[in-house]
Amino acid sequence: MTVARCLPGAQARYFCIRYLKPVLSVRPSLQSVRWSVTSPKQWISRQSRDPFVKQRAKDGYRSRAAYKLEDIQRKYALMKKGMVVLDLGGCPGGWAQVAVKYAVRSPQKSVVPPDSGGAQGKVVSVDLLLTDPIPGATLIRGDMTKPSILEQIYLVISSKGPAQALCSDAHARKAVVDVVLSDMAHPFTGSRTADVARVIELCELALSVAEQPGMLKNGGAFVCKFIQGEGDQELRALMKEKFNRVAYEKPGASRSGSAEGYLVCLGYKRDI
Ligand SMILES: C[S@@+](CC[C@H](N)C(=O)[O-])C[C@H]1O[C@@H](n2cnc3c(N)ncnc32)[C@H](O)[C@@H]1O
Repeated sequence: MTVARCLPGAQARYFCIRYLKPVLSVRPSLQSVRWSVTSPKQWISRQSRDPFVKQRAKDGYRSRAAYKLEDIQRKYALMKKGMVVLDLGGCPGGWAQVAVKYAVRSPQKSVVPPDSGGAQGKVVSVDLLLTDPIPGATLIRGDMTKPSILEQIYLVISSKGPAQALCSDAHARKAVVDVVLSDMAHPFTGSRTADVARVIELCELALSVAEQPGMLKNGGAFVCKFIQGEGDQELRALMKEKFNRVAYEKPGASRSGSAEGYLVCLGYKRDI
């Protein structure tokens, strides 16, 4: 706890979730601890040497994870002004900040081009944890496995009034989301097999959210974080059925020692 107290708000919360929760709830085997990386002391030392952590402070991003999405955005230009972006597992908010930067028009400069449909752009970010407010984003605290959270998302993204959005037949909903992002992950348990399986489950959850009526548009894009291991090829095959193009990315900010990777999926085939 002493270490956590020395850290600024969001980092302290992350530290507690990353280290204390798994320690309190699961006893990993020694072999698996080696995979689950660092001790708290090593973590602090690694953070202080990490160029992305330093850059993050300058850029005002909540997490170094923001640079992973920046990297993906640079390569694929997924987000454009006026788009609707759904960010799953958004706390402490780095990805949501990047999404706002690329998708939401700032109110001051709001001379909206005539071919854009007049859209301002929307970012909706959902997490189990409470995220501090992010200008330009709507934050929802909740569990993505709960249908009530889907309804809350739909209320925000629907351009209709809340009453209409709630009353309308869910199956008749027009898909409005341009990009679904999932960086969802649980605190590591220390068992690689279990952690790989849990993250893949979260990717499948994110895909099922994207596939709901009213969510990802035909032709839309989807990004999810996974951990390499048993089941990742099946996940990739599933994405290939649903999207025209699926690419594996290991962004520069993703630590080389970490087995995490991202699937960038383009051209959602909703109508097939
Ligand atoms: C690696 S963090 C996300 C970091 C974030 N992308 C950023 O840039 O700041 C993973 C997040 O996924 C969230 N998460 C895991 N399972 C979830 C679920 N079922 N519903 C909503 N959020 C979930 C966790 O609470 C955690 O905050």
